[in-house]
Formats: sequence, structure tokens, C-alpha cells
Amino acid sequence: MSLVKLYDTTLRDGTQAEDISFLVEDKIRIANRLDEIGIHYIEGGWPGSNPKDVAFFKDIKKEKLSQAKIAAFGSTRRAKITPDKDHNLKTLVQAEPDVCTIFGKTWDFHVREALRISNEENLELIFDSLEYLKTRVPEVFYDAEHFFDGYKANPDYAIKTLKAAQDAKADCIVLCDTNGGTMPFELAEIIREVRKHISAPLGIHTHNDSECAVANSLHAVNEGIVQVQGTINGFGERCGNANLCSIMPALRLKMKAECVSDEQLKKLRDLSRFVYELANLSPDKHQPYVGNSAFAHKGGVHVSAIQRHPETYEHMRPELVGNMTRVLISDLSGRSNILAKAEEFNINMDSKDPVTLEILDNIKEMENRGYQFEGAEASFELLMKRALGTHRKFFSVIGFRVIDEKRHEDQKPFSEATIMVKVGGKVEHTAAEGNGPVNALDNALRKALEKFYPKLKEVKLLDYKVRVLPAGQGTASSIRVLIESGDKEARWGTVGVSENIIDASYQALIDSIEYKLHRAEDAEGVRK
Ligand SMILES: CC(=O)SCCNC(=O)CCNC(=O)[C@H](O)C(C)(C)COP(=O)(O)OP(=O)(O)OC[C@H]1O[C@@H](n2cnc3c(N)ncnc32)[C@H](O)[C@@H]1OP(=O)(O)O
Ligand SMILES: CC(=O)C(=O)O
Repeated sequence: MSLVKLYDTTLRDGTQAEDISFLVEDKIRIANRLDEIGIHYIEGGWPGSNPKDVAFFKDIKKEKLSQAKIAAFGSTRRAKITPDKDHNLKTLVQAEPDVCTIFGKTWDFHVREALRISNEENLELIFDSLEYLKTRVPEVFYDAEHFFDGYKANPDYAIKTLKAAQDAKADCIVLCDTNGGTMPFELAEIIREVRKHISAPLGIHTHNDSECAVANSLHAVNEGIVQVQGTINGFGERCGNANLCSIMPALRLKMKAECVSDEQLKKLRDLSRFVYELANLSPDKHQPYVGNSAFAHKGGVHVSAIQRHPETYEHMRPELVGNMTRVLISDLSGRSNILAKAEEFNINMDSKDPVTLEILDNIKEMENRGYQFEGAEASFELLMKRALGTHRKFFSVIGFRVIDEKRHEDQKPFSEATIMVKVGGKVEHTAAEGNGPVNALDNALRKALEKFYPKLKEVKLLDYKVRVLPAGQGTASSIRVLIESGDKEARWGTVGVSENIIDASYQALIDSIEYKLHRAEDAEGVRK
């Protein structure tokens, strides 16, 4: 299959998503990463919309992009004025982009209701806006807004709007499924009809309101479209745009289209996470191709088979997009899950070893009580070490007390914890305040232990999640606490379950500290 050009609109349509906003500096950093991964066109924003987008087009000129072209977005001119008087068109030219992309109306209903002009006037708007830009910018693309809905309502008029763009010599005419309601089988048929009238290169821009944006984009490529527009992680207005993180591997690996290189594709997961990070959003773990769960195997039958051959339960090698196979531990596990995990932790185990079955039984029994090891791999590693007798006891807790009091109606509650630990032969008794009882306990525990193990100063509590189980027992329910901790080198998860939230938190905190101490000692051992 021949070259398909990728057009990214994360910095424009992506920012039309609820909760997403980028600083100019963020946009510049993302643009650099899009260039690195081989995106051909980067739509930086709408300069006629706001000063931030004007600043982007100024600042991006200072960057040394390796190949990507920068596109500025806008609309056809306003009715009743000429293009040279139109503020939007003038700012597009002043931004000095490599490409201008303007959207215009295809659907006669929109011409009537949104623009409130005649069908004929709209054709003039399209033609003379593009003609004006053609002589002032290196490349000009035309986004035919609501193309598929417009075609279904009035095919003759929809084709006339495309002809106006073609007559003005638009370099690419992009068919947009703006409301995201088009089905893949309709889309392919409509593109075939368009081809009978339009010879200009065609592009596709789809939205995900019917969960068909990626499928529609791939169908469009199958119909000979040469430019695919989308966003990283599918960010975009309403339900989002076509997700380039799914489109890129599908084009390259499944449709064998020329778009980015194999080396560039390996950066896809990193790019996805980078964009989530700058958007200040948690990555979607179930996202195809790049999500944490995309190649995570939970069922024992699956794990057993992928160890014999990964393709039994993986549609492609995860490394091709920079992802990896993961094995999850849960009450759906079999011996294969335990053995795969042991291998990951460099622990020698045999499937016939009674310890394997003991660990399996233990996990199933603990999960029955509410433990969950999928997000608590550090607790699971410690559990294995305990069963194998390789667990090392760095300290013991003799006892702790947590006080949480509110001394006056108007005052904030006050939390304090005291703890007594024993390290070797020495007993340490400390107290600490905290922002809530769990934080106070965490502070007291670290304060007591850091004296003996200074490396614990590196540990940060990154996330703390509480889940009430099972539902229906109100404040007497069991509580599961999941903690995520980290240091300069790694992040790890631990779990605790109890009817008492402090006790559940305490268990997860102890596991986190023990895990860090095991890692630190193992690293020392390697260095010796
Ligand atoms: C399908 C898409 O995603 S298109 C992109 C949508 N993105 C955005 O809207 C984000 C950026 N937008 C903005 O910053 C502002 O909307 C602006 C600066 C562009 C315009 O602001 P305003 O002048 O206040 O207009 P407003 O936001 O109310 O938009 C409606 C106007 O746009 C006009 N308009 C809409 N589509 C088009 C078009 N294709 N060509 C010409 N004018 C258009 C309407 O006729 C209306 O003009 P009127 O008020 O003179 O009748
Ligand atoms: C142009 C555009 O963003 C759309 O039609 O959805």
C-alpha cells in the first residue's frame, strides 16, 4: 500500500476536549515528539482564536523539526466580506505556517441554520477563501465539515462544495465525519461515490461518537484516501477524534501502509504517556496497543498458552509499539501465572514444586478476603519470598497508636501517631503528626526506621486508593487499601485488607517499606 500522510490535530481538536488544555510550552514539547515519531503534519491551533495559538506559531519557528510541517487551522471567510478583509484568514497568513487548513460547510442544513446564508453564497465562501490562501501559503487543505451527513441529506450540494474546493486548487480535500455518527459500511460507499466526481487528493477526519472513528479512518484508507487526521490518545471534542495511537500501528503493521518507520512506531507508547502526562490525565490502561492492559494476561489458560507461544493470545508483538507482555496475578491464576511472575522477579521455581501450589492457594484465599494483587506486585513478590523462605526481616513493629481528634467545631482535625519498632536488638519509639491518620502513621513509621535505613528517605508515597468491600455493610465493611510508592528508579504497588482502614493502610505501608529494603539490599549485593 502506498504512502499515507498522518495529520495530527491533538494541539487543536485535541484541546477541544473537556478537561484538556495545553500551555504554549506543552504544545511545543508535544510538537517535537510528534515530529520525532514521524507525523507528517502537525496542526498547532487556530491563530484567529486566541493569543496562545498565535504564540505557538511564533515559537515553533525556533524549533528544529526534522520533517513535520506545521498547519494552522481556521474557517472560510465570514459572509459579506472579502477574504482580504477577513480577520481569520489574515491571521492564518500572518502565522506563516507551512500549511493552512480551513473548514467550510458541506451540509445545506448548516448553511441555512448556522451561517444563515444561501447555498450559492457558501460555495463562494469556500472558493474564494481557498483561492486567497493558495497564493499566500505553501499548501492549503480543505476540511469539508459534516461531509457524510451533508452527503446523505443532499448529495448534489455536498459534491458541489467539494468541487468549489477543487476548483480553488486545494491540495487535499478532507472528508469530515464531524458529528461522529457515520457507520463504516456507509462511509466506504460514500467515498466511492465522491471519487466519481472529485480527482483531488482526499483525506479523512473522523470523530468517535459512535465508537467508529478508527474503523472509519482505516476504511477510508482502504478506499484510497491519502491523508488521515487524528489525535494522540483520541483526545477531541465530545467523545474524541480518531485515535492515532491505534491508527498508526494498524496502518503500518496490519495494512502494510507506508507512514512511519518501524523504529518510530516503537516510540508510540512513550508518546501516548507523554501526552497524557502533559494533559495531566491518567493513562487509560485499557487503551488498545499502548495501554498497560493491552498485553496483560490474567486468565490461567491464557498465561499458560502465551508462555508456549505469545501469539496464542496476542494479536501482535507488544514491543513493536513499545509495550510489553504482562502477567497478572489473581484468583483466576493458575500455576503458569505464578511461574511467569517468579521468572520476572528472578526467582527459580518449578511447576511441580509444592510451594507453587501453596502460593496459588494462598492467593486465591487472600483474594477471597478482598486482597487484589494486580496492582500490588510488590506485595505479591514479598508473599512469594515468604513462601520460599527468602524473605528477610528488617524490623518488627511492637505496636502503634493513632490519635485523631477534633478539639473544636471550627478547627481542623488533628492527627498524631506513635509507633514502637525493633531493629536488631534496638527499640525505637517515635511520634509524628500528619495530614490525617494514615499520613501520621506513615510519618511515624519512616521517622522510626530512617535512622537505621537512611535509604527510606528516597521513598515517596505516590498514590493511595481505598475501596470498600463488600458493598452493603456500611462503615463495618472490609476495606482494601492500595498504595503506590516510588523512588528515583522504580514504582511499586502494595495492598492491605482489614475491617479497619488504619490497619489496612498499615499493612500496605509495611509491605512498601519492606519491598524497598529488599530492593536496596539486593542492589548492594549486585554491586559487591
Ligand atoms: C468542527 C470544528 O471543530 S470547527 C472548530 C471549532 N473550534 C472552535 O470553535 C474553537 C475556536 N473558536 C473560537 O475561538 C471562536 O469561536 C472564534 C474566535 C473562531 C469565533 O468567535 P466569534 O466570532 O465570537 O463567533 P462564535 O464563536 O459565536 O462562532 C459563530 C460564528 O462563526 C461563524 N462560522 C461558523 N462556521 C463558519 C465557517 N465555516 N465559515 C465562516 N464562518 C463560520 C458563524 O456564522 C458565526 O458567525 P456570526 O456570529 O457572525 O453569525
Ligand atoms: C474540521 C473538524 O474538526 C471537524 O469537522 O470535525
